[in-house]
Amino acid sequence: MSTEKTGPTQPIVLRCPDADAASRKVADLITEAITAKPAIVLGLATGATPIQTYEHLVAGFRNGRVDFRHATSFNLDEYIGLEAKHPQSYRYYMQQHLFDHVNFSPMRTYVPDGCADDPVAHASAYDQEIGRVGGIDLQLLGIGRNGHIGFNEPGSPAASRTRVVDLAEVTIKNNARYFDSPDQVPKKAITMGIGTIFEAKQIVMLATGASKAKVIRQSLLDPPTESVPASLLQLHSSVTFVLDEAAASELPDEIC
Ligand SMILES: O=P(O)(O)OC[C@H]1O[C@](O)(CO)[C@@H](O)[C@@H]1O
Repeated sequence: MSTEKTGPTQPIVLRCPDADAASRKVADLITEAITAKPAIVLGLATGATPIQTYEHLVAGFRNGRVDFRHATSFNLDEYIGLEAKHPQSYRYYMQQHLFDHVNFSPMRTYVPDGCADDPVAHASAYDQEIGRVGGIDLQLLGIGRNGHIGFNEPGSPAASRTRVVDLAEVTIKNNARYFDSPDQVPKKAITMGIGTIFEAKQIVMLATGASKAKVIRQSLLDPPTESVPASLLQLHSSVTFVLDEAAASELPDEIC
């Protein structure tokens, strides 16, 4: 794996041989951050991409390398209308892939409540809760094929806060694979805003697979634009892109 700083862009790019190596690298970065600050505040992501990272973190917990006892976590997003026990809710995903297997205090794992009576008020309270604990130390991100981060779809304002959003057609179509039929995919979600994400002290973007190559190139090489939300990450002072070969395949060699 090469670990050089990029040329024209601010983010550090780590290019790993395959998805497992990239996932392991991200788990190592998270483990190092928790070791340095046991009462860390983590921002966590869902989707297919981080599953292996969570597997490595669970393995690290089991062999005593990482301890979540004092940590707090805030997830990026949740579908509106899905209860915590719905198998496609992001709360369910987090319990299944991480929380049920490690020693986070259940009181300190925050995921937006997709069934809140007043989702607008809930979103704003979520943002305030992040502030109350001192902000996110390390935010893990995945990326949508259209460049979304969290559920901040193209066109989301750079200063946006945690809020209720409409999902893009392409996101609904893409996520339909997890539901019995496309019409079961919720059309709305609560997501941390881009401004909320930007307040994290450190951001780690994990992207794997050839389907992410184009948007990774746009995010790192094109001028930052709200049309490709992940490209705005160029403007953050501490971002690391951890990529496998396939996701990095449209980047010039000098970048990684
Ligand atoms: O890792 P995947 O499944 O490609 O998803 C990428 C992004 O899409 C989402 O799953 C939302 O559609 C995000 O949570 C994630 O960052």
